[in-house]
Amino acid sequence: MPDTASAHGGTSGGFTKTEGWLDWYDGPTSPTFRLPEGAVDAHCHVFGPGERFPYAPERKYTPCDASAEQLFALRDHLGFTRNVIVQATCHGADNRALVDALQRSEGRARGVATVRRDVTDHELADLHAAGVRGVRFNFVKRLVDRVPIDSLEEIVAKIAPLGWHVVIYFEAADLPELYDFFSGIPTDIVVDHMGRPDVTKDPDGPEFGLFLRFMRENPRVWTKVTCPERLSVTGPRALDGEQQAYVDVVPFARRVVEEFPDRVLWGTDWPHPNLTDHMPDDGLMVDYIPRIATTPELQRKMLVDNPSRLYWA
Ligand SMILES: O=C(O)c1cc(C(=O)O)oc(=O)c1
Repeated sequence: MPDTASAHGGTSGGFTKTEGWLDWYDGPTSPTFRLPEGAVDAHCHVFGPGERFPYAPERKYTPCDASAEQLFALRDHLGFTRNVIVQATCHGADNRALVDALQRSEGRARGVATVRRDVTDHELADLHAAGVRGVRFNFVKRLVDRVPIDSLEEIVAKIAPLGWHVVIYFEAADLPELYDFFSGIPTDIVVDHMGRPDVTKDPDGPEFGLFLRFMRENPRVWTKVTCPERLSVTGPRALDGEQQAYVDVVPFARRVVEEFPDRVLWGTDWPHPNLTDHMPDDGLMVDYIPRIATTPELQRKMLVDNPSRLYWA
């Protein structure tokens, strides 16, 4: 177990958690759903610990520490074999915590980094050696200041020769404005959390329809069917043994899994940054999987084959 400075709930290194911060769920249940052999948690993060890996000055929130050891303990408890660790915005473009986690994983984790336009080929080569296979572009206004498109294009030109992909995080309402830029990216693209649909709207309506069209028109676009705990309005929450959690998100995710079975990924989103109303039991999050990927074949593609192709090929 980690030392006390980085134990659950604390923020070490002299940092103070954002007011109202919810810590990740301690002692998750064992999932009822048995993950297939080789399953990948393809969206999760590490935070700090702040005393070793200080949070970035430009961050919009200060989380509780969530170390690599704690992530790997969760991986083993839930029955995953591997992780894809995504650089969280609280670390800005300082990828040291991510790289440290990748190096401790013994080849069982890959990473998605954040880089700036002035990143050098040498730095990119080091990140690649550590296990990074993509960069993340974030368009969610509460998380980052907007980076100009020409900077992002410069970054794409630098990472494309490495065979990396671009992870994009945006809100559904912003897709019309970003559609052409995204469609012009020449690498694979992975969309976080299905482009954050407003799940009070109709999954057959124009807003989600635009996202589905984006995937249909761009065969190199993949998506994570993740974060029902963020998208859900009605719940019920993945707590207290609830096996029917987040019913309002299920039709959206199922739709995507069934139309694009070879381009979907799933992850826990541990340690669930910025949730304000509840913190889910990660064991019950795993029990959500068979409700959106309803056959063993769909489950194997989403959890094993697809992430293996994108991150371990
Ligand atoms: O990098 C992050 O800070 C971050 C935040 C959120 C969110 O607050 O929605 O979600 C993520 O997947 C990652």
